[in-house]
Amino acid sequence: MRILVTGRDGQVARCLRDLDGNGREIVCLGRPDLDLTDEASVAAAIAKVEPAIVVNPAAYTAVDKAESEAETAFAVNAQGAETVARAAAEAGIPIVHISTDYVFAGDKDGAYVETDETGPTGVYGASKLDGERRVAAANPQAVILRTAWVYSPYGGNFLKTMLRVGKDRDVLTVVADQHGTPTYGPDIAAGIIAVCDRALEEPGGAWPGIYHMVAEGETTWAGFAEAIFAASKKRGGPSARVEPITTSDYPTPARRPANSRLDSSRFQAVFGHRLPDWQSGVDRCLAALDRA
Ligand SMILES: NC(=O)C1=CN([C@@H]2O[C@H](COP(=O)(O)OP(=O)(O)OC[C@H]3O[C@@H](n4cnc5c(N)ncnc54)[C@H](OP(=O)(O)O)[C@@H]3O)[C@@H](O)[C@H]2O)C=CC1
Ligand SMILES: Cc1cn([C@H]2C[C@H](O)[C@@H](COP(=O)(O)OP(=O)(O)O[C@H]3O[C@@H](C)C(=O)[C@@H](O)[C@H]3O)O2)c(=O)[nH]c1=O
Ligand SMILES: [Mg+2]
Repeated sequence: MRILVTGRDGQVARCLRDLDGNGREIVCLGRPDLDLTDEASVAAAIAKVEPAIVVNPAAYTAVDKAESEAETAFAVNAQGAETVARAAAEAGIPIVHISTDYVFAGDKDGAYVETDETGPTGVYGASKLDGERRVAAANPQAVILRTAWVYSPYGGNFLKTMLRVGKDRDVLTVVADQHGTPTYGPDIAAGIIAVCDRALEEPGGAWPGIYHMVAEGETTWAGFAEAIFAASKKRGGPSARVEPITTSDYPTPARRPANSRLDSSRFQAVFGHRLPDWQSGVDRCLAALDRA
């Protein structure tokens, strides 16, 4: 099974690449070979690689910067995603597209299910929501996986920021009124592969659609930071005390949802796959960083 993955060095792309082998060939292509904003490059990449399925994690992910770069965010996350989905459809192959908890407003009490009303609070979320709609419209064999709070040994993410800042500071202030689920990149990659397997085993099956796919459990950014430092301290790494603050104490250009908890039951039922709990990912990520 050959899988074409968009973006070469994104967190999710790198985690997918780690799963190359065992009858799976994972080809990650990024700019300039595959540019979401260049239709010809996308079509050429699919023609060259001849994949059985395309996975699209490439995206404009700078949440705050997106507020002042809306045009670029939409060009990549909305039009760009549609371009990939359409090129896959023209080749007669499915697409697994990655989306985000930030499509929601965050004012629900419990965890969000797929049928809940969306209502992004910022440009990044709005561009990703537009992308979801365009992908579903362009390719009848599309799976849209909404995940959240991604971290991994690769690229930039909250866990790596905490370790970096924790080196020089005894106390860190972190928002404690935004709720969600940190989800470890390699677990996302494994979930994506479960979807690919199913899509290729059962063409024409009832699997297309939107799914929430996050780790088990929930916390806040402050809770995540505390878990990172507790695990890091045990391994002799950097540690800091976390002082919980409110969102209003930490002004940012983009407003984030107060609640972005996602209910993964539909994903678990349809694909027979469950992601591990979020805390276990923290330990595995620190172990992977120590090995690197
Ligand atoms: N990170 C997170 O916390 C979350 C992410 N998601 C979603 O998951 C997916 C993967 O996220 P993650 O791996 O963290 O993202 P990253 O920011 O780590 O990687 C994004 C990748 O997209 C590439 N890219 C950007 N623009 C283009 C373009 N025009 N053409 C081709 N490639 C492009 C980037 O390339 P370059 O490095 O050259 O810029 C980079 O390799 C995204 O769709 C994101 O919206 C969902 C929930 C949470
Ligand atoms: C670094 C830092 C952040 N924060 C707050 C700001 C923010 O509310 C929250 C998270 O900060 P970040 O900017 O790292 O996270 P952010 O970029 O908002 O992360 C999001 O990225 C996109 C791509 C997604 O799709 C989302 O699922 C989510 O993971 O923590 C603190 O309170 N203290 C700190 O020291
Ligand atoms: Mg950030």
